Amino acid sequence: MIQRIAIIGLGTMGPGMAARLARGGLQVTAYDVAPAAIERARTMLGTAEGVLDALGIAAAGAGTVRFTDDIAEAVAGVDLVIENVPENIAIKAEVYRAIDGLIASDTIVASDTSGIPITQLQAHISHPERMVGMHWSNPPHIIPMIEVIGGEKTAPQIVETIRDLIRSIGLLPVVVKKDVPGFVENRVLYALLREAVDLVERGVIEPEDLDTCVSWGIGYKIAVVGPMALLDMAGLDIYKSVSSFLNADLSNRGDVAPMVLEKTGASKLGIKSGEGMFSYTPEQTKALQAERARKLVAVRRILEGRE
Ligand SMILES: NC(=O)c1ccc[n+]([C@@H]2O[C@H](COP(=O)([O-])OP(=O)(O)OC[C@H]3O[C@@H](n4cnc5c(N)ncnc54)[C@H](O)[C@@H]3O)[C@@H](O)[C@H]2O)c1
Ligand SMILES: Cc1ncc(C=O)c(C(=O)O)c1O
Repeated sequence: MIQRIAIIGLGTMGPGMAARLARGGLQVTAYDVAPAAIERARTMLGTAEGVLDALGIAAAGAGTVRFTDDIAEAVAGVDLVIENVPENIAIKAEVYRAIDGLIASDTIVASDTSGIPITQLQAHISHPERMVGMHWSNPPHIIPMIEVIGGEKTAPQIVETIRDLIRSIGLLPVVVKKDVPGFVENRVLYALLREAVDLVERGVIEPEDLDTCVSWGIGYKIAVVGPMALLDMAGLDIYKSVSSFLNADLSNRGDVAPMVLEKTGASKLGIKSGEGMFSYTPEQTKALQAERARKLVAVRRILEGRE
């Protein structure tokens, strides 16, 4: 049974994950290579705990989060390590090498990778049968769905253990049956994002209007009626007719869009740098994050039938 968990990497995702796991009664140690990230994570943890309170998620037992700047201390005696460092195989492999001699051979090692196949990652760890994908969605303390992915060498029992852990703390595991790049959530999201970026880049629509169209036309609906159910709601005959002429016209670019390369090349990364598709002052960012958390909490409570 999993009781003690180490989170390695405390950037965008780590603090919210730590807060949610602790709320589920688990003992969490949290480590980052950057001292500034640990300090930021302490504040983010408090914010995430406030959101969990607003969601009405009661503490299941005496879960804790302990921060440390010592990786050996972070992973000592844990049942599960969740690797949560940047989406780069070399950086992830360095973490696996660093923990390999510090953990027992049956300690489960999960990666929160957004889409690097687990089969590729498990080439960098001894005992690859205990490595598994555990892909959370951002913000991780609010979104309940977590994908679980086994690689070629993952023992089926490990996939089941992680699925059961997620379920046991009241979250929603989805087991992905094949280790395809991007798994399922990001394959669907990136198909949408590729088309959205293309439409803005070609001047078909302004960025603000694209968001209004997708959020109110598709997003609002899709939270209640998933894509497979939507096909039935629209009618498969309609889908057949529209897709017969539209599919061939959709973006099928295999590289990164020039607009994205231009912005990232100019360090316009979005909220984290103050500018991306839109601009953000620090005050606006704070207000926006609070507003988004409030709305996501309200929507989730309704979707769960709690209001
Ligand atoms: N951002 C998202 O929306 C999102 C959602 C789901 C999954 N993910 C995935 O989760 C992982 C982390 O993403 P993120 O957005 O939190 O990244 P991030 O860049 O915000 O944070 C990564 C953290 O890892 C730390 N780090 C780097 N090297 C390290 C090392 N050797 N040891 C310990 N810490 C180290 C960095 O200091 C940083 O604080 C990635 O694989 C990403 O693809 C991201
Ligand atoms: C753009 C983008 N890319 C990856 C992920 C998750 O892996 C997310 C998300 O969780 O929201 C995302 O928005």
